Amino acid sequence: MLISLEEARKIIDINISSKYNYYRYESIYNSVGKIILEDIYAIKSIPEVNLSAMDGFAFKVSDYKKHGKLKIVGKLFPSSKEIPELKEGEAYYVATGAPIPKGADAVVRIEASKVINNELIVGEEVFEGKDIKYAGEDVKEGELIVKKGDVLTPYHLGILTYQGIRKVKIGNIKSCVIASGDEISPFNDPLPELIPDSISPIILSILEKIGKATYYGVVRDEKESIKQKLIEMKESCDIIFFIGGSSVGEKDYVKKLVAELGKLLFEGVSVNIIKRGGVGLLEETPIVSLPGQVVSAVTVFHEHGLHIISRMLDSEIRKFVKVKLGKDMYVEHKMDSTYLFRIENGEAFPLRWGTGLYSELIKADGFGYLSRGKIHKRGEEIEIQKFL
Ligand SMILES: Nc1nc2c(c(=O)[nH]1)N[C@H]1C(S)=C(S)[C@@H](COP(=O)(O)O)O[C@H]1N2
Repeated sequence: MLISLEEARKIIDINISSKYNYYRYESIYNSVGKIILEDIYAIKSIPEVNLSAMDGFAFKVSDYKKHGKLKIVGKLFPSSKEIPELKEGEAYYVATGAPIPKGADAVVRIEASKVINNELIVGEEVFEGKDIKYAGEDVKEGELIVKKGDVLTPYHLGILTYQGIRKVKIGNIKSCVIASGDEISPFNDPLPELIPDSISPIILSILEKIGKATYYGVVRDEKESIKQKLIEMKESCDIIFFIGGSSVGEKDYVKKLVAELGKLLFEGVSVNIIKRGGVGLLEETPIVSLPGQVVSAVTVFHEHGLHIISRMLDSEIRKFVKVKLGKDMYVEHKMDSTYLFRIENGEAFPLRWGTGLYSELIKADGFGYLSRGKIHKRGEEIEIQKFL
């Protein structure tokens, strides 16, 4: 029996919780590509003090206007620890990245300066603040620099290293992926005899963002073989994604077996495309039945799979955005339906509809649901779950 999406979401909320600590602290240098499970705030400002942006001379503009030339009394480099106080009539040589003397409010570049008898003559219009990088101009102490749920990128490594933050909280879920089908070969088989399993690599690579994902290969559409795999997997996996055999055909065994070996929480929802995605428990291990069609598999994975994972992690890792529909749409199907969307300038444009369109999936930013039998006008606000 298919249930409503709202009911399915409630069932997941009730049955899945963060019983265990599915997280760990890991070096930032091993965490690129992982989802960060904590908000990280700047410990110090960048820059910490006012710095020169150029090789030149630091001085006070009003002072120069008064005297017409300034005495160069010292030199400052990025390694200079002592920050001197600028006195009237004085200027300092400053290298790029050197601290600015207290009281100085501008830097003139070397190529726009003249030095005669150790006195500075400024050869261009200089205003207060010119070529100074002010303390906190880039990052302010206490500012949020990584948001819970963000994926760590190579670019975060710079700011975190600067801050002295070397460990981050990441997911530690052992997830397992298996595909079933008499027509497919494991994707990592170098000489596949059959069609390569093209869905598992997508799911595995998303799951790597929240822990370690293991591929259990392909199992034939035989009840006993699938049963043995499920028994084996529930011992070593925190969550199982079973691809294929989700529908109502003769050889679609997975949900029947979940009901036999554990508890089938729901077999599907009354929304097209994702309707065959089901969820169950094998003892405490959640199992998500993903359809064997790529768009269906990826959308079910995001809808139910990431909902379960967010509950296990006690951190919301799904990304939802509200955007305006980019064109009028009418859902002619018998049930509400899932659409892939491309987001452009804040508007969501539907892509070609279908359960298995690889070419549309690569263009999509995410997916959303539209109600059947209703004209959805351009400009209507819709919620889109973005693909991870
Ligand atoms: N008779 C029937 N066939 C069906 C469906 C259905 O609802 N009824 N669902 C389709 C959908 S939406 C999907 S995604 C695939 C799932 O295929 P699978 O069994 O390989 O997972 O089955 C398709 N075949």
